[in-house]
Amino acid sequence: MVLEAIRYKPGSLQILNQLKLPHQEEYDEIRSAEDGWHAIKEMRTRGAPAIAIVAALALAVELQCTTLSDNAEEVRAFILEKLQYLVTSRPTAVNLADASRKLQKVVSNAAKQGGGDGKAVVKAYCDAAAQMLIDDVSDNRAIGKYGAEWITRTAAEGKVSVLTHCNTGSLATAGYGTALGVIRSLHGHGQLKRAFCTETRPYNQGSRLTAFELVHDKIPATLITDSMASALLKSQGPEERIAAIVVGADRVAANGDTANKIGTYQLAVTARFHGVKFLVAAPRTTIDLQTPSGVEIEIEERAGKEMTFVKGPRFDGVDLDVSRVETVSIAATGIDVWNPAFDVTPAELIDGIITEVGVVEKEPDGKFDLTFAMEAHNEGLKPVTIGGV
Ligand SMILES: CSC[C@H]1O[C@H](OP(=O)(O)O)[C@H](O)[C@@H]1O
Repeated sequence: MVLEAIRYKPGSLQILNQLKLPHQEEYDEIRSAEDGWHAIKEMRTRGAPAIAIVAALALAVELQCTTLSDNAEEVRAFILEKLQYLVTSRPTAVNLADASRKLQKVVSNAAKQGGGDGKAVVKAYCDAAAQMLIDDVSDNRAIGKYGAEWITRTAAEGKVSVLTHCNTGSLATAGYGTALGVIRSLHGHGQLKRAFCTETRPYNQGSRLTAFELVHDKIPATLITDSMASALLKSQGPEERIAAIVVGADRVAANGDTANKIGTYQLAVTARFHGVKFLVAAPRTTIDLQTPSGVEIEIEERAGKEMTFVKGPRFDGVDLDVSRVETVSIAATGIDVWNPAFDVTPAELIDGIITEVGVVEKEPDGKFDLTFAMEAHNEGLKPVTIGGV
């Protein structure tokens, strides 16, 4: 059974409530942009591509289930207002803002060309939002292909082991995943020895979500705490060396600096120290040429209680009782907390950016040039291969 974070059909949107995973698989109904905003804010749904898709589809189901004006301009204004509201749910991942910009263009064109018919504007919006589900999965499969080819070509011969951080799989996208898509591709081609995933405190996307996906897909995998990563790289003998650390992204700035889940930066530092390749896997909807560098990326800070409390089913020493979910404190009451959801890895520590058109490597001047990849995407040119393969 394929893991589905998002279930959509015209008039109906359901999201897998990721706060209940891995022990309870419950879907929440999303009936409006407001429902979508809260689901994203509360991280019942998360992952840079997934939050863009859920936001777009939340508005689609609202439009499909609401009696709207027949006037195209009034419908366009309504959609624009809702998109601007949805973008406020989480600031760091650019995918949401990117989707909003693209959907606004679709709606404006439909309003101009649709002869003033409001229904034509709604149809154009909903068709474009639904297309995001399809495009994301095909992008992820291409990312998986290019990433796996790059790693096996640059690693020593034989099967490779890979370390990943946070969750970038089917639970963070429309399916297959980005960095986890690279792991799926390696595994599917018999090229993966073992996947290592970090716990990814404090939300535990690794222990709760990535481990869930790896077990579900029967991929050989080992969970480590975030603090074990350097010791793991140091402990690896040549025969079981980790060939690469592959992570996702929430925003790749024009110079290649990358915002991703907190803990990514220190993985890049230890990878460089231990001579392990460090790769970012992201669709081009995550690349933001309007943000010059990582300095300009807004980093979301989340509530301290998300670090000082943990939630889970009661364990009696033998079985889990998933009907009795408890929240327990794991920190001294009164302690101050710093809880940034992301950090920024400088481009100099990144060996390649895996996109759906190929792996972007650094130019001879040691810098990334992401414009070519984006131009291919924006001009609808035949997918090109950059660097890498
Ligand atoms: C393909 S998911 C990309 C990215 O999004 C995640 O953030 P969050 O779980 O807070 O939504 C994480 O940083 C992933 O690497």
